[in-house]
Amino acid sequence: MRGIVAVACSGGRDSLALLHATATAARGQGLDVVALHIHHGLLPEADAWFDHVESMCRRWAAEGLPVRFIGHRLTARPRRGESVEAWARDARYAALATMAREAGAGLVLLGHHRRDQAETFLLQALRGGGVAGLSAMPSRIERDGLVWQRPWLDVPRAHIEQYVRQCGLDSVDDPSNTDPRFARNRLREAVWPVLVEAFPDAEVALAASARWAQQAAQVLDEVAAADLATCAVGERLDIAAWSRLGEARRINALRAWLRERRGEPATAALVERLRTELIGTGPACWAWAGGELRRYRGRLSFGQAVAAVAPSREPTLAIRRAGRYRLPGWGGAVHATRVDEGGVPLAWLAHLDLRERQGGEQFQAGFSRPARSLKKQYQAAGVPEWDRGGPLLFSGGQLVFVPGLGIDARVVGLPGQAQMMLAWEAANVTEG
Ligand SMILES: Nc1ncnc2c1ncn2[C@@H]1O[C@H](COP(=O)(O)OP(=O)(O)OP(=O)(O)O)[C@@H](O)[C@H]1O
Repeated sequence: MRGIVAVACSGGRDSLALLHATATAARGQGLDVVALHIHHGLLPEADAWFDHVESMCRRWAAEGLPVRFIGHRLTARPRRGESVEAWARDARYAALATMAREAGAGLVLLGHHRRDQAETFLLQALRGGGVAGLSAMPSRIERDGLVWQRPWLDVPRAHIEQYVRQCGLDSVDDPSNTDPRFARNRLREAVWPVLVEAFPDAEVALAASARWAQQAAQVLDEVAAADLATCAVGERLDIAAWSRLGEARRINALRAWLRERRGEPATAALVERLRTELIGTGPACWAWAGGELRRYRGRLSFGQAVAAVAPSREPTLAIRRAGRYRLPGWGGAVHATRVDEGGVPLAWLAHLDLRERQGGEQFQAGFSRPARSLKKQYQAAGVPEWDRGGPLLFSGGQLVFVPGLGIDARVVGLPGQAQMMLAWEAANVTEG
């Protein structure tokens, strides 16, 4: 089977040139090229761009180049208040990934060049970006099971213009590329010409700075990984161990820990708040990313906000066999596992009432121990307020199971009886 390379082609000068150059090089190497084009459905010109890229591919294929067109029209729209640019980028990459996979391509090429890289560096600096932002665009990354490459990231824009002229390529012009509402366009139109006049090597120098930043970012990641190996406990952060790091490493490790929790960077404002507030005693909470960061007993964890639990709570549950019983209304699931002892006899589990804590419930933690109020039991077991979510399981009026505490000793089965161990698992809560 022939290898397949995908080129993401907007129809603009750079990506059309890249598509042509890739198809030309592929001819001699027994490779096939697919041109992936996304119609964002945002501008009236988009129909013409779609047709243009398609007809170029058809023409080149007729001339013997191993290229074929795959187009996709986005039907979704950005939400009210959402940045159109950010929405278009995310939707485009998601669609490109699906199209590449369906076409059997493991490699997707993008048409960014050295000036794009220099601009990105400058824009990041003007936003006060950190080392990760100043790294601008990587020349190669692996994501969604694909390799994304920018083969022209070190190529000067002027070389691409020359290639386009030499090959007589006819590209499309996107009018939004000059819209001054976008920072990149203001930089291109108003700043760049003046900048290169005063600093003719600006493109080379800024792209080189981006490369330095990439190396620095990698070192910071490695240092953070080494530091987290000493102060992360499962999904939690040990605050005492963390506080022993020097200040810069502490902030760097915290950023990396937060990024791991959500897969996206935390804001500078949150990092600054935690820097000053995290070291301390007693429970504390910080709202973040639709959830909560919680300090409890010297550890920091991240989980779903208690108030975010859905309101329609399931009133009953029947457990007849081992498995995971989802209770979305309670924001989690009950796990039932077959055990030989220490579990709840099956007879208790066939008709369970699910109730919220009312106050006054008594729980017995062990055979020879007295039943005590849930509040006292929670305190004794060190279960923080936010881990006390989930339903109390009653059977025939008797408390059977309490999330965070376990099975009430009064219902524990005799060895040999058919019985289940129960556990409560809160949705989206990361626990160590
Ligand atoms: N509509 C699209 N369909 C497919 N790929 C796209 C599309 N828009 C952008 N890309 C890919 O992302 C790269 C960068 O996009 P960007 O918007 O910066 O460039 P452009 O203005 O579309 O023009 P050019 O094709 O000249 O790079 C493009 O080179 C191309 O590889």
